[in-house]
Amino acid sequence: MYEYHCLNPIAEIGLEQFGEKYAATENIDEADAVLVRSASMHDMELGDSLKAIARAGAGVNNIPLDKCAEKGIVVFNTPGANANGVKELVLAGMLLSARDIIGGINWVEEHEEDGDLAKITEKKKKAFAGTELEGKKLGVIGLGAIGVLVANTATHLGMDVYGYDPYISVDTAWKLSRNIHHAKTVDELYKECDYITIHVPATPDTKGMIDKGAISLMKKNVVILNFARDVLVNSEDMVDALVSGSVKCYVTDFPTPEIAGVKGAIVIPHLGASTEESEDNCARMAVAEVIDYLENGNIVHSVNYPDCDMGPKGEGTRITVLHHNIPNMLGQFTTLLAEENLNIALMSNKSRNEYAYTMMDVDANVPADLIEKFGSIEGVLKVRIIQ
Ligand SMILES: NC(=O)C1=CN([C@@H]2O[C@H](COP(=O)(O)OP(=O)(O)OC[C@H]3O[C@@H](n4cnc5c(N)ncnc54)[C@H](O)[C@@H]3O)[C@@H](O)[C@H]2O)C=CC1
Ligand SMILES: O=C(O)C(=O)COP(=O)(O)O
Repeated sequence: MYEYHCLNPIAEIGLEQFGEKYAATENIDEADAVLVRSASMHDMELGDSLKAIARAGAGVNNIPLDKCAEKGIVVFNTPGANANGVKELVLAGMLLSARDIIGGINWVEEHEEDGDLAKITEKKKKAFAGTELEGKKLGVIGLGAIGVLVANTATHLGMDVYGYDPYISVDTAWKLSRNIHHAKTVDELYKECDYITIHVPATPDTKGMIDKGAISLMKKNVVILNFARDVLVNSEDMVDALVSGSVKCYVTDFPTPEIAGVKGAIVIPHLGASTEESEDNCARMAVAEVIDYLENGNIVHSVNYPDCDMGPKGEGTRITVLHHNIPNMLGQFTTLLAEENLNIALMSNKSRNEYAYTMMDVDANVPADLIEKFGSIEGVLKVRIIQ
């Protein structure tokens, strides 16, 4: 029996995939797996029974990835599963910034009792007039699952789209419309575009990337959209830019006390992935990843360990070892199995930066003390025997 704990509500359609071998627990210390959305795990104690954390979503800046790797806890996310939900809200954000739809709706609400509403509307409406998206230049920073959808869709609205992503994956590059201009530097995109939207992860490299220096290169009256993370934008510099009018509008999915209520800021309460479809997609993918890891030892879509997939576990025993990526680990593993007279039927070893993962199928039952013997090898972080 495996136990899982949900730190945020996870869509039922995903949880239903856990069959009879699984039970939900309220006690995170007992859990084999944790499912999470945006709850911060940085200050949490992580119990010894915890083997996997699945982020039902994309961003993993709420999870201490290195601490987890060091404790032999594999962290997964669900790439692309909520990308369409975010793309649609980005489009809404662009439209809200182009026309004063919010101001107009608020005005109607304030005058709902006025018997002359229809008549005064026609006098007042010029106060809420705007511009169109067609023909405007859009810059997309980060062409991953979300960025590529935003960029391609914007071309269908008649926008002239510039994309910047020095680390673009081959898969994503194949999906990108040929109509998108390749910005070779981010400065080029800053100088050209009327709308700029950011779709990069929050990392030490991207933190504060939109600051007064970046804004000074942009066109006056630029619209900036941030559906990625608050920390990517220096809020003090953004408030100054909105007050001075150098940025016309800042649309963000991340409310903070600094930005909420500032004129020109459209602040949404982190709704990018909050659609039925995205929540279902993320939950299904996250639970499938956890099941495959717990039952077969396969790692697919990890963000702190290498992916490694030997397919479903067969009749024999599968031994899995999370370890440091250092010399002579495989030599020690195979020697240990040879000493136990165990024959390796199938084996895979993958590494990612400082960490590595080895899976070995042996066609026999293994002695009870094998876990301790593997565990005593220096550099080994977690061993599992899946019978
Ligand atoms: N508002 C919301 O509800 C949601 C927000 N997000 C945020 O959006 C981010 C992006 O999500 P996805 O597109 O699904 O992730 P992704 O991993 O598919 O794409 C990220 C892209 O950013 C690129 N990149 C990394 N550093 C860069 C840099 N310095 N300059 C330019 N490009 C860079 C990568 O090469 C990659 O192509 C997530 O990390 C998360 O923080 C994601 C989903 C929902
Ligand atoms: O997937 C992401 O990175 C998101 O920001 C979505 O967060 P949420 O699952 O809506 O709390």
